[in-house]
Amino acid sequence: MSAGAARAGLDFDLVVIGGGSGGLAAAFRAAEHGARVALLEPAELGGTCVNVGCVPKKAMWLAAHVSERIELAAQLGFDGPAPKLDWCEFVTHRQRYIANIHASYRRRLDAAGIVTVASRGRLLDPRTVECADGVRLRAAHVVIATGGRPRRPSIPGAELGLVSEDFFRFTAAPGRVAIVGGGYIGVELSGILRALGSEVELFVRGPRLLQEFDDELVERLQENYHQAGVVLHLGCDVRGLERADGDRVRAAGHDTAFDAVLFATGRQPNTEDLGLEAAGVTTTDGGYVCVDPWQDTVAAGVHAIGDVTDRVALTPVAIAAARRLMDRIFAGQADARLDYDNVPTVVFAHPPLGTVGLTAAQARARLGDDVHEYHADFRDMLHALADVPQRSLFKLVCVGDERRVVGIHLLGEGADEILQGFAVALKKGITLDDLRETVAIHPTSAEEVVLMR
Ligand SMILES: Cc1cc2nc3c(=O)[nH]c(=O)nc-3n(C[C@H](O)[C@H](O)[C@H](O)COP(=O)(O)OP(=O)(O)OC[C@H]3O[C@@H](n4cnc5c(N)ncnc54)[C@H](O)[C@@H]3O)c2cc1C
Ligand SMILES: NC(=O)c1ccc[n+]([C@@H]2O[C@H](COP(=O)([O-])OP(=O)(O)OC[C@H]3O[C@@H](n4cnc5c(N)ncnc54)[C@H](O)[C@@H]3O)[C@@H](O)[C@H]2O)c1
Repeated sequence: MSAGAARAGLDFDLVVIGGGSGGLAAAFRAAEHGARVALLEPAELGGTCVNVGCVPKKAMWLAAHVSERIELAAQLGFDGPAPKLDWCEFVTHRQRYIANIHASYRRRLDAAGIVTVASRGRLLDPRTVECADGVRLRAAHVVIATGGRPRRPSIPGAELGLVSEDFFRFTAAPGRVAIVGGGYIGVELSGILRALGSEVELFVRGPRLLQEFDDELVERLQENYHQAGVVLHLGCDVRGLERADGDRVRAAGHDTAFDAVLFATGRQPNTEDLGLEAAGVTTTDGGYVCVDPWQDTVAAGVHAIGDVTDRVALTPVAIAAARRLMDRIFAGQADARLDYDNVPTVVFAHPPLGTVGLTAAQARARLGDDVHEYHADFRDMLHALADVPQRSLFKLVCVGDERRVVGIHLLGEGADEILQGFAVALKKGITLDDLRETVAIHPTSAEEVVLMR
C-alpha cells in the first residue's frame, strides 16, 4: 500500500472497474506513478478491443484482404486454382494471437504489482467497491471503465438476429448474410464477409453509410461495395425479423431468406448494477456515465473513461484519456486531459476509409464560409494493372487565405497506414503549402496527399 493510502486508512490509491483498453491503461499508468492499484475484471483481460472488437476484426479484415489479393493475382496472370480459406484454421491463428496478448497483460500486471481480481465490481459509495464475493475495497480514487456491448433494436423477432460478438464465433462464411446498420461495424463486417465468399445484403435506414464521414468518400465507398457485390438497401428500415424455411431468417416484408442476420445497430454502456446511484454518479439519457472534460464524474474521486462515457468510442481514445487522467491524479500534471478534437479514425472497409479533422460541411458550420476542398481521384497502381474498377478518393479540407488543413479524408488501399503521419501534421496546424513543399514519394498512393490540386 502506498504511504498516502495507508495514512488515509484505505486499501488502495486506485480501484479500476473493468480490464479493457481504458481500465488496463489506467492501472498501468497509475502503478508507474507509484500508486497502489486494484483492477477488477470478471472476463478475459483486454475487454472488447482484444476479445470481440478491433483485434479479431482486424485479423478477419487481413484474411479478407489476402483473399482479395488472390483474386487480383488471377487477373494479373498468376496461374493456378484459387486457394480457399479454411476458416477454422485461420481462427486458431487469430485466437493464438489474442492468447499472447492476454499472457502479456498478465505478466505486465504482475510485474507492476497491480492486484487483479477476477470479479465484477459495484460501488457502495464513492470510495468503496464491492466484489462479487462481498469483499470490499476502499480507495481514494475509482475509475469506471466498464465499456459497452452490442445493442439490438427493439423490433419483433430481434432474438433471431446475431450481433458482432457472434460473428467472432463463426466457423465458416455463411452463405447468405443480411447486416442491419450502416455504421462502422456494419460496413466492416459486410466488406469482410463479402471478400470471404458470403452473399451480403446491407440494410441501412438512413440515406447512406457512415453518416458522420465525408459524403463524397462515402459515395465512392458505396460504389466500390456495389462493384464488389454487396447489395445495399439504403433508406430501408428493418421493422422485424421472422423465420423463413429451416433455420433461415428474413426481414419482415422481404422475400430473401438469410442464413444469418447480423445487427450492427450501435452499442450501449455497461452501467447496470454498478452502484452508480449509491455513489452519486449521474448518467445521460442513454445511460452513459456523465463526465466533465477531466473525466471526472460529479462524485468526488470517481472518474470514468472509454465507451462507458458518451465520447468517441475508440480504443486509443480510451487509453489516452486514461493515461492523462492518471498523470493528473498521481503525477501532479494539473493540465493533463485529452483533447478530443482531431482524433484520427479508420473504418476497415474495402478499401479502408481514414479520416482526421473536419469534413467540409463541419468546417463551414464551425469556421465560416472560407472553406476550400482539394481532391485526388485515382486508381491505385495495383488495381490499375489488374484493370479492376476500384477507385480511390483522397480529400483535403482547408480554411482561410493561408489554407490551413483542417480535414484529411482518405479512401483507398493503404489509407489505414497512411493517415497516422498526416494526422500528426494536421494536429500541428500545417497548411496546404507545407504539404506541397514536401517532396513526394513515388510511386505511391500516399504521394497524392502532397500533390493534391
Ligand atoms: C466489432 C468491433 C470492432 C472495433 N474495432 C475497433 C477498431 O478497429 N479500432 C478502435 O479504435 N476501436 C474499435 N472498436 C471500439 C473499441 O473496441 C472500444 O472503443 C474499446 O474497447 C473501449 O474500451 P473500454 O476500456 O472503454 O471498454 P471495454 O474494452 O469494453 O472494456 C470494458 C471491460 O469492463 C468489464 N466490465 C463490465 N462491467 C464490469 C463490472 N461491473 N465490473 C468489472 N468489470 C466490468 C468488461 O468485462 C470489459 O472487459 C471496435 C468495437 C467493436 C465492437
Ligand atoms: N474501425 C474502428 O475504429 C471501429 C470499428 C467498429 C466499431 N468502432 C466503434 O464502435 C462504435 C460502435 O459501432 P457500431 O457500428 O455498432 O455503431 P455506429 O454508431 O457506428 O453505427 C450504428 C448504425 O446503426 C444504425 N442504427 C441504429 N439503430 C438502428 C435500427 N434500429 N435499424 C437500423 N439501423 C440502426 C445507426 O443509424 C448507425 O448508422 C462505433 O461508433 C465506433 O466508435 C470502431
